[in-house]
Amino acid sequence: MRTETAPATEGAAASLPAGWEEARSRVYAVGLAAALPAVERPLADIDGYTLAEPLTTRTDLPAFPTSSVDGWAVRGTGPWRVVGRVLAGGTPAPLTEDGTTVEIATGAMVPSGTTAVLRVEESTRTADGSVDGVPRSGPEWRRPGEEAAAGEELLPAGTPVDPAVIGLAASCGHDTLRVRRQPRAALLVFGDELLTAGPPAAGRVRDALGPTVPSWLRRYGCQLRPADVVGPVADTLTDHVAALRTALTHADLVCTTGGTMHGPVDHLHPALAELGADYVVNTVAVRPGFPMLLARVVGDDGRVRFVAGLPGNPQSAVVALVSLVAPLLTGLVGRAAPVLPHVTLAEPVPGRGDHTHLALVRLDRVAGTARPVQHVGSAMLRGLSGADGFAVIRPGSTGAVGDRVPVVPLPLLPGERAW
Ligand SMILES: Nc1nc2c(c(=O)[nH]1)N[C@H]1C(S)=C(S)[C@@H](COP(=O)(O)OP(=O)(O)OC[C@H]3O[C@@H](n4cnc5c(N)ncnc54)[C@H](O)[C@@H]3O)O[C@H]1N2
Ligand code: MOO
Repeated sequence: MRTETAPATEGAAASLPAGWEEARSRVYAVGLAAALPAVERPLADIDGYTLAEPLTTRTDLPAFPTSSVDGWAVRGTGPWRVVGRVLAGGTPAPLTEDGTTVEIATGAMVPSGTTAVLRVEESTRTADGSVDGVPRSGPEWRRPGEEAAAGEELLPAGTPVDPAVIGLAASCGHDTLRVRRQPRAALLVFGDELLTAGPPAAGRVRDALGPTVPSWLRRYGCQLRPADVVGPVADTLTDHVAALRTALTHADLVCTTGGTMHGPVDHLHPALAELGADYVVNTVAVRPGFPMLLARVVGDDGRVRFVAGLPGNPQSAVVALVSLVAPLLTGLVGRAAPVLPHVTLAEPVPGRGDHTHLALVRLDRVAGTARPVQHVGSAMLRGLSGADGFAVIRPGSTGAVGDRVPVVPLPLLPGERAW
C-alpha cells in the first residue's frame, strides 16, 4: 500500500489522480498511523467511541452460582425441612444437612451443598410445612464462568462501542474503559457567492454545506462545537490561511468546502502550501467528486492534523466525505478498515469511463437490491435525500441488472429512508 505524500507546494497539476480504492486505502493507513490517544471514560459517556484496549472480564461470569428460578435450593432427597431463605444480593449459609432446603429467589446465590433447585410452581408443602416435589433433571442454576472466565478477552481493541458493548462491560465489573479520544473536527465553508439565509437569487446560492457537513461528521463519530463551523470565509488567500491556522489549533480534521480547483478565487491549494501541508491524496479518479483531496499538516508540537478538501458542488462534497473522510476517521480511532457491503443492481447504472462512478442508489432491503435515484447532478442534493448510499461502478465497466456491486452506505440511522 502506498502511503507516501507530496508537498502541497507541488500543486494539483503535479499529481495524477489516485484510483478510488487506492485513495481509500491510503487515507485509512495514514489515519491509523496517526491514531488518536486513549482516554479513560465512564461507561455512560462512551456510546459511539472505540475500544483502545481489549475488553476483558474482571470476574467469572457469572461470578457465583446463580439460581435461574424462584423455588427451593434443596440438599439430598425430599421432603425437605425449610431452614431459611436467600434473596438476590444475599450470601447464603451452606446447606450442611441432607433433607433441608432454603427458599431461593431468581438471581440469588445458590448455597454450597445444594444438590438441586426445585421450582416453586412444581413444589408442594406437607402438613408439617416441609417442601416436597421432584426437581427437574437439568440444572436450574448458572454455573460460575459459564459465560466467560475471569480475565478472558471478550472483544478486541478497535471494537466500536455501542449500547450492547456498554452493557457487557458493566456486567464484567468495569466502571470506566479506555477508548480512543473522539476526533475533533472543524468545517470551513469557502465561497463569496454563498448566502446563509433566504432564497437563492441573482447569482448567489444558499450555502447547503455549512448546515449539513457537521451533521454527517458527527454521525461518523466526530465532535464539533458551534464555533468549529466557520463561513463563508472570504475568498482571499490571507483569509483562507488564517481560518485554516485557527481551525487547526483545536481540530484533528478540518474539512473545507469549495475552492479545490484552480479558478480565480480557488485558494485552497496555495493555502495548503503556505501551511507546509503534504498531500495524502490530491484528486481522485471518481465521478462525481474528482477534485477532492486530503492533506496532512504536522504541527510544531509534532501532532498530525488533516485537511479534507471537499469540492464545492454539494453532492461532490458528500462523495468526498464517504470516500476519504470516513476511512480516515476509521483509522484515526483505530477501527478495522471499512468493508463495503454488496447489493444486486435491479436497474442498469452507467459507468464513467476510466473513473469510478459513485452512483446514488436506493436500497430495497427485503429484496437485497439497489436502484439508481433521479436528480443526481453533482450540484444537486435532491437525489441524495432519497438515497441510502452510492453504488460503486468500477473504472471501465458499467452496472448491468443482476450485477453484484459494492455500496458505500450513507451514515443513516434506523428509521431513516423508511418511507
Ligand atoms: N476548468 C475546470 N473547472 C472545473 C472542473 C474541471 O475539471 N476543470 N471540475 C469541476 C468539478 S468536477 C467540481 S466538483 C468543481 C469543484 O470546484 P471547487 O471545489 O473549486 O468549488 P467552487 O468552484 O468553489 O464551487 C463549485 C460549485 O459549487 C457551488 N458551491 C460551493 N460551495 C457551496 C456550498 N457551500 N453550498 C452550495 N453550493 C456551493 C458553487 O457555487 C459552484 O457552483 O469544479 C468544477 N470546475
Ligand atoms: O467531480 Mo465534480 O465533483 O463532477 O462535480
